[in-house]
Amino acid sequence: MAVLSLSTVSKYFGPKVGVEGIDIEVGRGESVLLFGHNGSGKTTLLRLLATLTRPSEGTISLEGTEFSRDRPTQRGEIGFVAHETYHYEQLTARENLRLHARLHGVDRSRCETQLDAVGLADRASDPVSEFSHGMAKRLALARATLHDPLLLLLDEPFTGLDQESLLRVTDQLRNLEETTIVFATHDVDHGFTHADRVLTLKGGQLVRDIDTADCPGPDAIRQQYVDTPRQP
Ligand SMILES: Nc1ncnc2c1ncn2[C@@H]1O[C@H](COP(=O)(O)OP(=O)(O)OP(=O)(O)O)[C@@H](O)[C@H]1O
Repeated sequence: MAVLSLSTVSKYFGPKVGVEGIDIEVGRGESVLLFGHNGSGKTTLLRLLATLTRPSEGTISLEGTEFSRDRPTQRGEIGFVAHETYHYEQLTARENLRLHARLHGVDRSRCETQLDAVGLADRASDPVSEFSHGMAKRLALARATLHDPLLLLLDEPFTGLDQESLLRVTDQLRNLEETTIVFATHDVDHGFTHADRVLTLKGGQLVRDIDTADCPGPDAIRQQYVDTPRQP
C-alpha cells in the first residue's frame, strides 16, 4: 500500500492555479524530487502535504487515512523543512529541539543524538540568533526528523549550504531509509542523487513522473527543464 496518496488534488488562489489535478502514490521509504520552474507549484504541493493549507479539490491520504478538512490529525507523522527555518531565535539549539520533543512526546535524550547527527553538538548551548544560515537549516532538519516522521517534506534543502552543511544534510537524508521523502530543489545534481523518482510540475500540473533508475542522469532532467517552457 502507498504511504502517501493524492487523488485529483487542486489548490486555487482565487483565479490563480497553485496545483491542479495531481494524482500521485508514493511508497514507504521512497524519495521523490519535485522539479519545475519558479511558480510551477512545488511549494504549494509541499504545503498541502504538510497540512498547512487545504486542497480546494481532491483528497490526500497518509497510510490510508484521509487528511480531515477541519483538523488534520497527521501532523505528528510529518516533518517539514520549509524555506524559512522557523526557530525560536532567542532560544538555544538544544532548547528549540526540546520544545519540539515535548510537543511530540519524544524523549529529550534524542535531542542530543539529533544535534550530534547534524554536527551541532558543540553549538547546542548557543542561541539560534547566532547561527549561520547553514547551521539553522541543519537544526531545522534535526527538528523535522526528531519525532521519526513517516513523511519528511523538504523545500530547497540544499540552498545556501556551505560544503560542511551540505555533507551533513545529505548524510542525514541518506540514513533515512524508512522515511518517505518529498522534496523540492533547483539543485538537480544533489536532488538526483537522493531521489528515486522525479516529478515535473508545469503550471501547477504534473507533466512527468520518472524513476531516476530509468533516467540517464541529472543532465537529462536539466535538459527537460530547458525544454519545458515557462508558463505565461
Ligand atoms: N498565497 C498565495 N496567494 C496567491 N497565489 C499564490 C499563493 N501561493 C502560491 N501562489 C501561486 O501559485 C503558483 C505556484 O506557486 P509555488 O510557490 O507553489 O511555486 P514554486 O514551484 O514553489 O516556485 P519557486 O520555485 O519560485 O519556489 C504561482 O503562480 C504562485 O503565484
